[in-house]
Amino acid sequence: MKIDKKTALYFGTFNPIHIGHLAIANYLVEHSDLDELWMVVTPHNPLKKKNTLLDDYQRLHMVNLAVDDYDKIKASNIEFGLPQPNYTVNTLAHLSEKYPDRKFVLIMGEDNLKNLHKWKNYEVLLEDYEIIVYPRVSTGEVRPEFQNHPKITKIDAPIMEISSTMIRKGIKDGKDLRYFMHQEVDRYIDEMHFYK
Ligand SMILES: Nc1ncnc2c1ncn2[C@@H]1O[C@H](COP(=O)(O)OP(=O)(O)OP(=O)(O)O)[C@@H](O)[C@H]1O
Ligand SMILES: O=C(O)c1ccc[n+]([C@@H]2O[C@H](COP(=O)([O-])O)[C@@H](O)[C@H]2O)c1
Repeated sequence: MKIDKKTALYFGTFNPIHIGHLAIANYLVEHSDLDELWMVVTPHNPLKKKNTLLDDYQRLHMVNLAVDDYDKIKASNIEFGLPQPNYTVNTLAHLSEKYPDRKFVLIMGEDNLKNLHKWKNYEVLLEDYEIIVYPRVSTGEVRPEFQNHPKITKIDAPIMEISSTMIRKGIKDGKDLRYFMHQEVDRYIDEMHFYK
């Protein structure tokens, strides 16, 4: 079978999705040979506690609101039906089986690359998949084994230091942070009284 659709997977908790995520996704699809980019909403990151998390479907809905009018970027709920916590290596195996006509590549910020040695079967993941890494301000070092790795490509992309944590805290403190999110996402959060 001909594999013709290069599809980047941008995994995240997206609690909520913000313009930092969107700018990276936008930059990548416009500055590479990617056919599509999927924003994969993760129910439960194995390295994070689940207690402060908004419902999976609400996070997915907000990603959908944000990318609705941009053809090349899509929201994915593929991890909703998989065992939790969600190990990326398992999700990738599932996706490759389900979509044999696509070539999947992984996108991650440099902060995640610094922790990649803690991920389940990361060696297997690196054998089978390419990772595109974009710069992010963070503490710690990239391990020597991941520097100049043939499967890891670093790309230049603008750095916007915004986090979902900062948005959740700001909303709780009664701040108006409308320009940090897609307009529809900001409206929905307001309407639903999320993060108050
Ligand atoms: N401002 C940003 N610029 C680029 N990448 C980002 C930005 N914020 C988050 N990311 C990346 O997007 C992916 C999903 O991030 P996540 O949903 O955890 O957002 P977050 O803002 O870091 O959330 P939180 O503050 O709740 O930990 C991760 O790979 C993360 O490194
Ligand atoms: O597979 C793992 O062991 C693993 C360990 C830590 C994080 N991840 C994934 O990395 C993605 C980014 O998570 P987050 O919370 O930073 O948005 C999310 O999909 C997690 O499930 C995956």
